[in-house]
Amino acid sequence: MSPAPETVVAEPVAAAAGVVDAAAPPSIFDRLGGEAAVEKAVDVFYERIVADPQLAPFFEGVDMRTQRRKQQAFMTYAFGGATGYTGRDLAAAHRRLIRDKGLKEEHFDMVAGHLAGTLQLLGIGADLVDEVIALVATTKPVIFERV
Ligand code: HEM
Repeated sequence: MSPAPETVVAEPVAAAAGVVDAAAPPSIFDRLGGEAAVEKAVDVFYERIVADPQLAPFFEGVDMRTQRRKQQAFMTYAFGGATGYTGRDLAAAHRRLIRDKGLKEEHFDMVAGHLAGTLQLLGIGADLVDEVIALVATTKPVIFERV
């Protein structure tokens, strides 16, 4: 059976219009399910973090609505769903927490664990969860200024 005509036509047309690159593999952002899926993941992720007694103190006094919005913007960018990021750089954003609140690499690992748990809970496959966590791990030396 031949494929549906729109499958044949849509991709090259969109590529020619500069909308998508038909040769580019889908981004992590797309494979997670796009904007709605990332928004849901960020919501569940922070519910878990503020419910964790070892992590909650870092978020005292932080407006979590704003924080969710910033994290969504960052992850959308990091996962290949947007070309730009206008938030604070990650080292600057966490410097005060390291200096005054004792933020350590073990807390980073706990946060990454909550992200993995969140994605599993939302039905993301193990390979994609691993890919996300490997990408997030690249922010660790940036946050702790080991680069
Ligand atoms: C896993 C990697 C992490 C990423 C990708 C990340 C990302 C971000 C982003 C994008 C911001 C907002 C920056 C801005 O203001 O524009 C932020 C702020 C913040 N992060 Fe992280 N973060 C990570 C790890 C952590 C960890 C381990 C903690 C603490 C346990 C933490 C606690 C916070 C807090 C409290 C703020 C708000 C700081 C403030 O408003 O002064 N983050 N983070």
